[in-house]
Amino acid sequence: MRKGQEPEARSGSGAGPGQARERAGGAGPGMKLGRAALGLLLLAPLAVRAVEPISLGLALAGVLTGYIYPRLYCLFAECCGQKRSLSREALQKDLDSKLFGQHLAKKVILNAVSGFISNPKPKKPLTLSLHGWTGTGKNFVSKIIAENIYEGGLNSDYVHLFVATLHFPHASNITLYKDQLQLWIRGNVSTCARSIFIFDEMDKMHAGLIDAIKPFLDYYDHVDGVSYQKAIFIFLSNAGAERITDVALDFWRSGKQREEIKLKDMEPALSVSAFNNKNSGFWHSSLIDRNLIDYFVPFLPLEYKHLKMCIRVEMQSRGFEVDEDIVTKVAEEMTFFPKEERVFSDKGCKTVFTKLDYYYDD
Ligand SMILES: Nc1ncnc2c1ncn2[C@@H]1O[C@H](COP(=O)(O)OP(=O)(O)OP(=O)(O)O)[C@@H](O)[C@H]1O
Repeated sequence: MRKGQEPEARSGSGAGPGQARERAGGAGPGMKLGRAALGLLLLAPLAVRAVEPISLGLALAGVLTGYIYPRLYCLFAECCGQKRSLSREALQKDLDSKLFGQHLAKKVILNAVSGFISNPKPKKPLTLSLHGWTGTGKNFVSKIIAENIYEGGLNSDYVHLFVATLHFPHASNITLYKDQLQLWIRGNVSTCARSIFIFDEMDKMHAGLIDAIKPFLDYYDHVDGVSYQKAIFIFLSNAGAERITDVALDFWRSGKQREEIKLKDMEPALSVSAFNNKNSGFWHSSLIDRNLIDYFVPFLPLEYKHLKMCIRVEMQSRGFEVDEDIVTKVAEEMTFFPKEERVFSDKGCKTVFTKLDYYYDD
């Protein structure tokens, strides 16, 4: 779903249960070489004398369109689950070169996504819950994941982004949103089993809406004839950010490297009790109680040196030489916390780009 669009089932994608089972997991019409067609192909040389040339030509043309055309088509256009370069190495390379200061997130995401994609028969859809301070890379990493699975990334027809405050703004419309969201997910997974759904601002999402997607995340082979086991659900939120920051700050204060922080150090920050407050959309949801989230991924608050890295990348992407004077000036304009120690950027890398505009406005 594109921003600004209310959730509604895309026409043609809301297949009925019977159709849906047939379509889920298929890469598009005509992708499988039917037995009859295969037989025709093998028998064609023998039959050449018996069958008149026009019929033989038509039969061969049928085989070509049913088998070769879809494959050729997917070489040039995007198909469900068909990116050519999908690999653990490519994902690792992207994460290493683009995502700064997030050693924990990198590791979990790399293992979770590449393991899931290479599993031909997952028992449930992959569910990732990304937590952390604003501007630390949660949306950015979702984009990297999407791009590694689909050529079109976030613009792919198989990747759907929902922003709680944008798409589900009115609490009074929850029943309607619920129906639309379920229809949307069902319709899209029917069309492409390897669909990706990203829910931003999960902590602002109405509890009823979170519960509406629950059946799709569970260990069911089929729900009303549709299998959701190859889909990917990514939830983004700021829930737990304070606790994650406290852990990072403790490490900093005791003079340890941030890379020494282990996942187990973050466990208390990402526990059920951490989300069990009224500021978090998860607190009344049974997603956690029912163990439907596979990975809780912590995003650490970013430091001054990470901001500089973000600024350099932005300069290069705008086609400028990196000017270290400007990099320092922009980084120093940002605000940091805690007040006395000024360790972490309070907006992460989020606003560095607009600050850069000031230096390149002509
Ligand atoms: N860790 C990072 N490494 C590299 N670039 C980053 C990182 N974090 C943020 N950025 C840059 O800042 C931009 C904004 O970050 P992003 O939207 O991913 O933040 P977020 O964590 O999703 O924030 P919010 O919680 O406010 O939604 C990204 O598009 C990216 O360019």
